[in-house]
Amino acid sequence: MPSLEDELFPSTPGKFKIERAHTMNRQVYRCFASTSTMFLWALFLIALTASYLSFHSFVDSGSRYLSASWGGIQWEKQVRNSAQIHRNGGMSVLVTGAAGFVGTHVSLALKRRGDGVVGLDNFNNYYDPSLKRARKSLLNVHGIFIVEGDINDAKLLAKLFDVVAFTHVMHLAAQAGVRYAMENPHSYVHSNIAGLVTLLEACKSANPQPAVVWASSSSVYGLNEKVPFSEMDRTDQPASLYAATKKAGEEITHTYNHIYGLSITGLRFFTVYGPWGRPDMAYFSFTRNILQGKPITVYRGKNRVDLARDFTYIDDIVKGCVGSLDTSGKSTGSGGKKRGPAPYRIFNLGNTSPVTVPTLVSILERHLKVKAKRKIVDMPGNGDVPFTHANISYARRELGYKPTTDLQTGLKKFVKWYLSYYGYNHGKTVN
Ligand SMILES: O=C(O)[C@H]1O[C@H](OP(=O)(O)OP(=O)(O)OC[C@H]2O[C@@H](n3ccc(=O)[nH]c3=O)[C@H](O)[C@@H]2O)[C@H](O)[C@@H](O)[C@@H]1O
Repeated sequence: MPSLEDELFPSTPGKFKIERAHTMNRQVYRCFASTSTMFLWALFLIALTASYLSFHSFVDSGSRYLSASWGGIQWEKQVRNSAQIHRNGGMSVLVTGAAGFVGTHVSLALKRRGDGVVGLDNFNNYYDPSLKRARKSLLNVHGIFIVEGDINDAKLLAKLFDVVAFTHVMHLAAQAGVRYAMENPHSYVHSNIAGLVTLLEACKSANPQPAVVWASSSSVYGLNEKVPFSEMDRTDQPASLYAATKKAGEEITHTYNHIYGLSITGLRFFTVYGPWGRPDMAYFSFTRNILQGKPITVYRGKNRVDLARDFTYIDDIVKGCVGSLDTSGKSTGSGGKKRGPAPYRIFNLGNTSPVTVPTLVSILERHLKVKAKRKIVDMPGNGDVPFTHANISYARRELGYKPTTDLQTGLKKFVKWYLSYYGYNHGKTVN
C-alpha cells in the first residue's frame, strides 16, 4: 500500500504521464478530475494539520495537569472547602508562604477564628524543607489546605482566583535572609520582585479584587541612623540586596494601588522569632550550636559596639497581621480598572525595645542551661545593619497593635518548642 508521501510525491513518473492521444473532452475531464483530487488532498491536509494541532494542545494541557501538583476536580474541592468562612463577616484569605514561619502562625490564627484560609507554598530548600512539611501537617490537621506551587505561576494564581473569590491576600512568600543575598542574589529578584509582580497582576485582574497585606522588612531602613525608626523616615539607603528588593516591593505595590485601586498594606517586620521559626536566623542557629557544643559567631559592630535588634515575638506579629487584614479596607478596581482611591498603608511591626546580640546569647544560655562557645568577630560587610528599633505608634493607633512579649519570655517559649520538636528533652526540664 502506498504511503501518504508516495501519493503526494510519487516516485514513478509514469503515474502522472499524460496520454496525449486522449480527446479534448477527456483532457477537460482529467483537468477537472485532477483539480478536484487536489482539492480533496488540500482538504485532507487541512484536516490533518488541524487534528495534529488539537492533539498537540491536548497533550500539552494534559501534561501540565499531569506534571503540576495542582488542578482537577478533587483539588478544586479541597481549595473551596479550605476557603469556607465559618463566622459572620469573616474573610477568605489566600496566604502565600503558608508553610513558612509567619505564614503558618497567621494561617492558624485566621482559621481558629472562623476565617477561610487557603495556603500556597513552593517548599523550596532555602532551609530544611522537612520543617516546612511539618508545618504543613500542622495546618492540615486544622483543616487548612496548602497548594504546592509558586507565586511566579500566573496560571495557578488565576485558577485559584477562579475557584475562590478571595477577599484578602496575605502575601508572605519571599526569599528571606539578609546575608544569603550575597550568595544567591537572583533568588531575591525571582521571589521578591518577579513573584510579587505576578501576584499583584493576579490580584488586579481578580473580580472582586482582594485587599493585599504583605511582608516588607525593617531592613528597608538600611543605614538610617535616626532612632526609633518611624514609617516617615528615609528608606533610600539599603545595606543589602534583600533590603533593596523589599524596598522595591513597597514602590511596586504603590503603583498597583495607584493604577488599579488595590488596597495595600505593607508590614515592616522587625526580626521575628518564636516556635516553628526559621533555622537560618541567629536565635535558631545559636540554639542548635549551643546544644551541640559547637561555637557560635557573634558579630560586633564598629568601635566594638554590640549589634542590637528589636526582636519581635511571633504572637505579637500575628496580631499585627490580623489587625491589618481587619482594617485593610476594600480594593476599588474591577476588570483591571481603578474605580476610586484605595488605602495604601505601611506599618512598623516591632517590639520597641532593642536587645543586643550578646544579651540574646545570655538568655539562650540560661534557658538551655548550657554555656555557649562564643567567637566574637567584627561584623563583615555582609549587608547587616548595626541596630534596629521600631516606632510603633502608627500601628498602635490604626491596628491596635501592642506587643506584649519580651525577649526573655519569647525565647523561653521558643526553647521549649525547640527541645520538644528536635527531641532534646530526655529527662531535661525547661523552666
Ligand atoms: O527585621 C527584618 O526585617 C529581618 O530580620 C531578620 O534579619 P536579621 O535581623 O539580620 O536577623 P538574624 O539573621 O537572626 O540576625 C540577628 C542578629 O544576629 C547577628 N548574627 C547573625 C548570625 C550570626 O552567625 N551571628 C550574629 O551575630 C546579626 O548580625 C544580627 O545583628 C530576618 O532574617 C530577615 O528575613 C528579616 O527581614
